[in-house]
Order: sequence, then C-alpha cells, then structure tokens
Amino acid sequence: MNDLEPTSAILVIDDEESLRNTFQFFLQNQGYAPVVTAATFDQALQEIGLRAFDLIISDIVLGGHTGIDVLKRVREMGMRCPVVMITGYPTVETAAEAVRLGAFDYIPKPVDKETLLKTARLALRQYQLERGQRRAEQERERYRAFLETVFKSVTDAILTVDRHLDIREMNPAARLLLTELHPGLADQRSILSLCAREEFAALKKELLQAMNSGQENSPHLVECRTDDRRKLVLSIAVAPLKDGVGGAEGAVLVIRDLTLPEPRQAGRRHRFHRFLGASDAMQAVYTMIENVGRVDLTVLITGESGTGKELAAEALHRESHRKNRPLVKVDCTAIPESLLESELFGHRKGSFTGADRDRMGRILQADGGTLFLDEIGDISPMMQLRLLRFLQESTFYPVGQDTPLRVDVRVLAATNVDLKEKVRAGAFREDLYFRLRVIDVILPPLRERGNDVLLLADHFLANIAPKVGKHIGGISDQARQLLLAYPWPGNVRELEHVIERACVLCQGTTLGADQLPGEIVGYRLPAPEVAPVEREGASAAVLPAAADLPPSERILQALRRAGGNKAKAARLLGIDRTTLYRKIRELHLDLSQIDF
Ligand SMILES: Nc1ncnc2c1ncn2[C@@H]1O[C@H](COP(=O)(O)OP(=O)(O)OP(=O)(O)O)[C@@H](O)[C@H]1O
Repeated sequence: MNDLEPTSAILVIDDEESLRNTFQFFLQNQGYAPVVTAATFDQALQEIGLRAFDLIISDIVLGGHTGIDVLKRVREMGMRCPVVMITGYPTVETAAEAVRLGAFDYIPKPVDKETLLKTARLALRQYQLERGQRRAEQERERYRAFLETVFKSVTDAILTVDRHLDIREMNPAARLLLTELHPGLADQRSILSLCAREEFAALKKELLQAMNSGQENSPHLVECRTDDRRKLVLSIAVAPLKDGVGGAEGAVLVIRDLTLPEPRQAGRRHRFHRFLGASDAMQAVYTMIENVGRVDLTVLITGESGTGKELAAEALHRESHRKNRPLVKVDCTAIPESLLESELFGHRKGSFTGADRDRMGRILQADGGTLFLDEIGDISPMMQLRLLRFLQESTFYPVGQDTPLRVDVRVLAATNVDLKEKVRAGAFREDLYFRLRVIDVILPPLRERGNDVLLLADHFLANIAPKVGKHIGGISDQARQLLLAYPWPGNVRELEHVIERACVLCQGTTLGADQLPGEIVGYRLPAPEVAPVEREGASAAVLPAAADLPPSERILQALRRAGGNKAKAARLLGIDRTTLYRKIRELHLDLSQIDF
C-alpha cells in the first residue's frame, strides 16, 4: 500500500457491475477507503452530495450521460478532485477531449490492474500536492490578512517611508492623526510635509539615521496642536525597515497619542445616537462603536434581525471623521441580483439593454463618506468577488467601463446570518469575510438586554399613542411582567410592533395584558398541576405546557376556558385563529360535545 494517501476516498462510476466490483476490489486491496461505487450518473451525484472524494474514476459512457457530464458537474460544484476516465476504443477521442476539459487522465479498456493502480496513485499524489499548495497559500493569505488587520486596527499611527522619504503605507489611525494635525496632510506624497512642522523638525534626521544605522531610535515625546487647536502629546518612535540583505529599504514611524483623554461622560448611558438602552450589553456596544467609529476600518455588524444593525451603522458613521459626508445604504437583498452590480458600481450608457444613460453607482455616491451594505450574507459569488476586489484596491470598474475609478469610502457591512458558518459551507468567500470583519460589532438580542425591554416599551408607547390618537398613561405591571418574560425572536422591531398593536387595541388609559398578542401572553406557562378550573377567571391567559397534555386535550381545555370563543382560545394557546381552525380539523375534534 502507498503510504502517501492511505485513507483516500474514491468513487468508481461504471454501468457494468463486474467492472465496478473489480475496480473496487483492486483499490480496496491497496488500502484505499472508502471505495464507493455508482452505476449511473444520478447515483454518482447522490454519492458526491453525501461525502467528499479524493478521486473519481468514471466510465466515459454512462447511459444517457457521459463521464464528461460527471466532470462538469463536479467542477460546477467547486470540487477539485481528479477525475479519471475509462474509455472503450470508439470513444478514445471523447476521452482525450475530457482531458482537455480538465480530466486527470484516461485509461483505455481493457483496463489492467497495474495501469489502474498506477493512474490512481499518480492522480491522488498530485491532488495531495495541490491541496498542500492551496493550504499553504491560504495560510499565507490568512497571515497577511492577520497582519493587515493588526496594522489597520491598532490605535497607534503607523507609517512606512522609503529611502526617499516618500510615504509607502499608512494605517487608518495615521491617516486620522495627520488629518487632525492638518487637513490634506494625509494625502501628501512625502513625509517631509510633516517634518516641515516645527514640532516634527527632528523627524527627518531620525528617519535617515534609522535607515543608515539600521538601529531603532528610542521613543520621545512631542507636544503639538491639531488644526482645531487641541493640544496633543505624541510619543514618536522610528525603526528601520529591513530589506532582508543587511540594509534598510526605508523606515517605520510609530506615533502613539498619549494625550490625557477628556473626562468621559460619567455613569451609564440610556441613549447613544438613535439607540435606547441602559443594559450592560448595550454599554459595551456604545463603547465599541465609539472606539471603532474613529478609526477608518471596515466593520462587520452582526446581530439577529431587528437588533438595530442599521442604527449601529449610522452611529459608526456619526462617530467618524466622515460624519459630514454621505452615508449611503444599500440593502443587498432588496435589489435583484441582476441589478445589484450596476446599483453598486454604476454603469455606462449602452452597457446592457435598458442602460440608456450613464449611471453613478452607490459606491461613487459614498465617496469621502461611508457605504453601508446591509444583508451582505446573501450576495452571489460573483458579487462577492467584485466586492473583494473593491475592498482590496479601493478602485472599481463601472459596468461597461474599462478604466477604473478610485474612491475613498469606508465600508460597513451587516448581516443576521452566521457568516462564519457560510464560509465553512463554502457559500461565502473566506477572503471577503476576513476583509469585512476587520472589526466586528455584535448587537445582543433584546432578550439579553434585561430591563431595556421596558425602557423601549415606554419609549414606543410615548411615541405611538399620540399618533393613534390615544392618551395612554403607562403599561400595567402584569403586561410588564409578560414583556420581560418573552424571548423576543424579532427583537426591538417586534417590540415596536407589539406596542403599536396594543395602542390600537387599548380602550382605556393603561396598556394591559389583554392587548398583548397570544404568543406573549401564552409564553412561560405555569406549572401543570394548577387545575384549569382553579384558574378560571384569571385575567392573564395561561395554560399548562404542551408537553404535559396531548394536543387535542390542550385545545379543548383552551376552548372551555375561553367559553367557546375561538379567537380567545387561540390567544390562550399562543397560536393564531387560522392555525386553531386547522388543528381542530386535523384532530377531528367534535366541539358540539363540549359543555362550555
Ligand atoms: N436600541 C434601540 N433603541 C431604539 N430603537 C431601536 C433600537 N434597536 C432597534 N431599534 C428600532 O428597531 C427597528 C429595527 O432596527 P434595525 O432596522 O436597525 O434592525 P436590523 O438589525 O438592521 O434588522 P434587520 O436585520 O431585520 O435588517 C428600527 O425601527 C429601529 O429604529
């Protein structure tokens, strides 16, 4: 047995049973496992859907299909494993064609054992090598992305210069600091513009010294003023940028802001931009947004639906130096796939049917500001690739234009799907994921925000009641208890709708449990030993948990409690009326026998 690929999984596809079995026997004898067989194209696809294979050996003629169809499907599914064709004499040409299309090799019939095993060995070895290379490349890309993330996310300003003192790279913190010192300073080609300021007069000498001596300078402190006269204290450190052969190809400048922070607003915040919430979970979100907002990083905002991702994007924009420039929002799922590309990148007149004039895309509209891509998790592989290119290069091509446009845009993206899981499932590019998630802001679900539920409910009540022409003074204790106990799968948006509905239903001056929907009233059911009869007359609708009673009993009990009123019974059960009717039909419940 060959120890290079001991546990390789192989799929043999052939409509001749004897051949399938012989191949399987030969290959298994070599220690390959599992060796799976399929007699038809459809069976083969089924097997491929069930597990990953390291090698596929397929007859070129497969009933209504061919081995080339297998090859094509395998590649369409993104699998890179080698495919070897088995061919009879009249189809040798087709097999050669298959190799041109990417098959690893073909074996003419009659297949002898040695040729089969040798080809399998070679194919598996090459596949293993390719996989190793791919893994190494991914590893390098991951490491590069990691370094870039560090470079971008540290709050120290980092700049690199070449031997001519031209700026090569600067991180977002450096861009921010230079802009604060003087607008436009960050766009200068040479570091000499910074050195021209009196406070930085020694910098040029330090940089040259570091390059010539190959030694780091010890950090020292500089006092200076920003363009708006704020005083800063900066620590400045300079180190050579080694060229790998003993010299320096430039220098690195690291500037740390040691200015004492202005006293922070003391205590807990109840509001932050358009957010409302005083819970610990929200305090952490506010601090994160404040810290991240200032630095020009790509941010991925995650959280369940209705948790306020759009509010987070607005707050991040407002906290940034781009706040006076546009914030452009694009809901990636609201725009049909075919239009999304031109929506984002714009198009030239005549580039496709219906493009009767040039159109400026959303990215260009956001120039100088922020682009917010909502629901990013659902974009197609093609859009993923185009976005990746844009994030990597800050340039893009409008549809139908072959010269690129450069923009200065900060990208914020949001999703309520688990992107990491999508990456694992191969539905989202890992490289794009890393690009987007330089920093993530995670919004907690409402059920983790404690009393914020009541804070928000009161806020929505105060806003909505006057709009529907009601004078409602507050929410009853019972209703508050129910609001607190409910897990809010739709989060703040759901709460807002619930209060809206309750305001419409409310006849008095207090919003009570009766105006809350069944799923909230019926949630967290009390202990089953409380007999329904004992609870009769209780205002809050509550029934024993479903697990303790068969469904038919539970429905009958609810109907009895509701005096035969189906709407009320449905509310007690936490389901809607139509579902209740359906269940009555399905369970063949005879309501005429019930004594209400
Ligand atoms: N903490 C909050 N304070 C006040 N209003 C909030 C808060 N969080 C969310 N909202 C409100 O709830 C609604 C939903 O918020 P938003 O649209 O930002 O959620 P989302 O997470 O983007 O939802 P989706 O993923 O479904 O797009 C909005 O009306 C928003 O104003």
